[in-house]
Amino acid sequence: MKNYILAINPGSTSTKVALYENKTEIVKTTIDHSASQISKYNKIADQYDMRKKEIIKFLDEAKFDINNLTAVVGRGGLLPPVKSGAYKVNKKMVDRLKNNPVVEHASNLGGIIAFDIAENLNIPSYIYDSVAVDELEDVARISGIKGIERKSLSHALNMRAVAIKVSKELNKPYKECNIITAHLGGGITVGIHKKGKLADIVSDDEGPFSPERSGRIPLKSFMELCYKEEKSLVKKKIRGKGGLVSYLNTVDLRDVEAKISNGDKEALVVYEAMAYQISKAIGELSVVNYGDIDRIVITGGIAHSKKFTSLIKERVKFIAPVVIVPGENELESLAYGALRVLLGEEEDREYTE
Ligand SMILES: Nc1ncnc2c1ncn2[C@@H]1O[C@H](COP(=O)(O)OP(=O)(O)O)[C@@H](O)[C@H]1O
Ligand SMILES: CCCC(=O)OP(=O)(O)O
Repeated sequence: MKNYILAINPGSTSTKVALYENKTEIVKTTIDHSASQISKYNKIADQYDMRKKEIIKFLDEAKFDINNLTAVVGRGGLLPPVKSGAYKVNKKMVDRLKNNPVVEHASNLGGIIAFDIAENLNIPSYIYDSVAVDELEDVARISGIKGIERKSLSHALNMRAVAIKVSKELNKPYKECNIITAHLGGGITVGIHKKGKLADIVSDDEGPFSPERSGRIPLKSFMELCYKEEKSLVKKKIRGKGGLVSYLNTVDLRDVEAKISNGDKEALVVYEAMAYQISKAIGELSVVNYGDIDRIVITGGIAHSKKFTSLIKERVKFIAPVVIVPGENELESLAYGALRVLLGEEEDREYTE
């Protein structure tokens, strides 16, 4: 039986979208949204109509009759904590994502657009391995200030997909593996999968800086900054204008590597510091399972750089063998997840919050 699945992954400046016939990708694209197009909207959720139109245009251009779709799946957003796997999108979820998301984030649009397209066609829509997947152990939730709980907001979709892939290569069920994954993109999350559960994470809120995010910064200095500057500016400094871009004016690691080749000493130390901080996060998570780790996996766009991954590998290989899985397969992970549900191989959940 042919299942046609539309997978949607909204990012801050683009919407990645692909059409699958069962496991085969038929067509895929990245729709870029200019800064002027995006800046018209006060809230991320308000962009859904504009992005949906672009997706419909993409299907038209691919000469695909939308009425043939079997399901739509979107990258899941900033909901209250959810389990891993598939959730059917319902009105309650859409309302939460539109009107009261835990945090404003482009992925909130995934569920909203998927629902909107699917409802008109009377077919199901899903989110899969949302950024809000929360499998933290209780001990990992304590922050150090009563009333502030550590949150599990992460690149769960790609991290779980690569951890499952590596477990297959080990010929061991994911549920029996202990794997640390470092997703290195514009944002960074390092996570530990302990016997098939994302038991703890170190994200670019609390750990290493990333191309566009500050990561953990000294608390007292940060507190002073908060008193000195407006909230929106501080927010931009930690997400969007933090990390590599704050030091070197680029979010592109390839630019940084070019600067280093041209003898730029500051670029070199910042580059090494990013690898150093990522390695520290991996070390930190290795103790979650008392050092018993099957593999460390480095993934995301940055994992294309052998020069960069080597810096990390040298520091962490004493913990476990290091595997490099460059890039991310988020669209494929979304589509395959939805397909497993359609084929009855996996159950979807009902969102009730
Ligand atoms: N071949 C490469 N060598 C070094 N860095 C790369 C390469 N390809 C992509 N990157 C870097 O990966 C980062 C983006 O990763 P990506 O996973 O695409 O992030 P996102 O999906 O968050 O935009 C950028 O810093 C980019 O420069
Ligand atoms: C909110 C955690 C996931 C995340 O930061 O995703 P992006 O890097 O895609 O913004």
